[in-house]
This record gives sequence, structure tokens and C-alpha cells, in this order.
Amino acid sequence: MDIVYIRDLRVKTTVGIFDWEQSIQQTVRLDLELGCDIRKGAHSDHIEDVLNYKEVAKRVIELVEGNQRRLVEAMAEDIAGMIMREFSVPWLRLTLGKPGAVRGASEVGVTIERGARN
Ligand SMILES: Nc1nc2c(c(=O)[nH]1)N=C([C@H](O)[C@@H](O)CO)CN2
Repeated sequence: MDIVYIRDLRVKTTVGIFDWEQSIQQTVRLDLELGCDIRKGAHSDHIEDVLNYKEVAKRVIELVEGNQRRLVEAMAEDIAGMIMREFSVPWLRLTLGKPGAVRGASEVGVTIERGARN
């Protein structure tokens, strides 16, 4: 399996378990690894034949900006489900972090893997 990746995507949104977090915007940071087969696009050199990382990033930004979930786990599942459905991605690994959310840590968050890697 080949991988198209998006690294260090930063988006401002509302997220968090505390009431004060629901009235502010925070930056979340994403790393995405998306399973695919690049061979058709590598041969044709046409954007239509590849998983377009710009289109994926646009949809992720849209979803994250509209987030109504409190937990990073819930937001991560929403993002993973959307990417797999809308872009027919069979496997992905996604890290969703909140930089600076915990004193002393550069970032906290989750990494999830969904789907089958073949
Ligand atoms: N596993 C999780 N732990 C915590 C979360 C979370 O989303 N998942 N969230 C918080 C707070 O919102 C925190 O980020 C604000 O300081 C705490 N723990």
C-alpha cells in the first residue's frame, strides 16, 4: 500500500470538555497518513488519478472548523469516517493533537488507525 500524507495541518476550532473551552477557539494539529495506490496516477501524471491531498485537506479543515464535539477522540472518529467515506480511503492513520493544552507537554491528543492495510 502507498501513502499520501498531510503533515502538521493546523486548524482553529472550538473543542474541549470544559465550559470555558466552549467559548474560545483553540488550534488543533493533524497528521494524516492515507492508504492508496499511487501507480495509476504515477503512470498517467493526471491529478484525477490520485488521491488529491488538497481536496482532502479542504474537507478536513471544513469539518474541524465546524466541530461540535468536546473530546479529541470524537473529532478524530468524525474526521476518519468522513475521509474513508468521501475519498474511498481503505486505511488511514490520523493524529489529532491540542498543542499546549497540558502544562509541560508540547501536545496531547490521539492517534487512531482505521480500516484495513493491504
Ligand atoms: N483523552 C482525552 N483526555 C482529555 C481530553 C480529551 O479530549 N481526550 N480533553 C481534555 C480537555 O479538554 C483539555 O484538553 C483542556 O485542558 C482533558 N483530557
